[in-house]
Amino acid sequence: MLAPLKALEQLQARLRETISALPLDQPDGFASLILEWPHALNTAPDLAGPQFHFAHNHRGERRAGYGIAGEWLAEGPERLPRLRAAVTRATANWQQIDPDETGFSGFGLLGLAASPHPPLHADQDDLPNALFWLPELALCSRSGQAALILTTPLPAQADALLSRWTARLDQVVPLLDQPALDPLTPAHLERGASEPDREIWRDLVFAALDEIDQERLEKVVVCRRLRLEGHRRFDLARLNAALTYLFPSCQVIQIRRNRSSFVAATPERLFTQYRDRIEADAIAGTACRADDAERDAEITKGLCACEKNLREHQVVVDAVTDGLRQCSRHLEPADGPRILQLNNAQHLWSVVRGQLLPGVDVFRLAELLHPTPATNGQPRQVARDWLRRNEPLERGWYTGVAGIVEPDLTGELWVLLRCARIDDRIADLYAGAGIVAGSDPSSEWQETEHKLAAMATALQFA
Ligand SMILES: C=C(O[C@@H]1C=C(C(=O)O)C=C[C@H]1O)C(=O)O
Repeated sequence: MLAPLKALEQLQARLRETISALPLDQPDGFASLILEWPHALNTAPDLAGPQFHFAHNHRGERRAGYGIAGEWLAEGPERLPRLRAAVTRATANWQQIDPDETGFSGFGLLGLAASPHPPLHADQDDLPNALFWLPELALCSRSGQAALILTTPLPAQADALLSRWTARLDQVVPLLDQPALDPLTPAHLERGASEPDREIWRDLVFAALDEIDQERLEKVVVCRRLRLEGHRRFDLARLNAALTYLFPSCQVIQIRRNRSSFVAATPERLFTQYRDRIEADAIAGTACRADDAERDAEITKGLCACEKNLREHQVVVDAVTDGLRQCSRHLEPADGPRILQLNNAQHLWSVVRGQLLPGVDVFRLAELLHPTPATNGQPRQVARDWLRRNEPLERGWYTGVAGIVEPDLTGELWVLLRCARIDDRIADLYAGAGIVAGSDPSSEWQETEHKLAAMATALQFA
């Protein structure tokens, strides 16, 4: 392993050698310079300013982005087509220069709040409603290989760019080979208010059941927010490390534009698109875990045989299949349900796979699939309208989606669950539960407690 100083000198020398290969005088578009990093990255530093991290322990994948080379925002019901038009135009000329032949390329982040409608009381610090973000410096690590990727809008002036990027490398490289952080001794967190409280939750579930009884809705997902307060400022690098350790099969996500950070450890992909192959998750139907293996196996068996949970699950499988049918030339029958076991909960899980029609990109897929009835309801628009009128909180990015987009605008999006918005010592955690005929308010409340436990446990170590 190279000592950090040597690595920094080598990278800066490589930058000076290769920057002239960038087509800096082109009148528009972007150029990315990809520099090899000699081994896998086991952390992504927490730097001041806008940044995002994605880490998936089981896959051995990590991506991070710092600073802004380009960004596009949208809101309202047309947010996805608008964003697609702007991003397609702006990235039509996106040159990737990979002198070390790493095979990596520059990437962007696409993220969406749950609802296309901006909140009535928008907070300065909130993430925008819909965002496509090209970072100035990106880190990418996969299958034991890694790269640093520098991106600039075109045209650019070579000398100014060289000094800017040299300073960027100065800032990040010395932090890259830090050993993985040990978690802190678990701290006690103060439990604040839940919104809605238990009584209003009960009324909300009964109101949803009434709609279901009247056959206006088949399913609707209601949610709550719980505030936790720490005695020290939450350390985001430690939180990421704790989440990656506790939830190795989940995608750990952190996104910060302003002061507060949005953090999630989500088990659920909206989809993975690779060339013309598509895979989407349907995850719905939840039970708790037990320490005792025999008891745990009984709970699993109960979940697999529970008529209410299977129905709740099938609504999601059907909606995902219908969404994909509109953009696929071939779909396989849903594979599942099987059981997805996490530390704090287990779920019914099916995967829908297919082959896409030509020209389908992440924007189109997000439009067709989001929100699935796993987080919203069925029928989609009726559930959305009902939640808008009845849910007593703003979801923000909870139950939105976020993921990594490649230069050809294919990629992977994750549903933003098991998440919190964190500012200093305050963390607002979110969780919801699917209501179908036969749901019971207190078991659904209990289900949200299990879901909240994912982030609450990790926060104790941060
Ligand atoms: C809504 C959430 O989770 C979703 C709802 C589930 C359910 O109702 O069984 C299960 C997994 C997720 O699709 C959440 O975690 O907040």
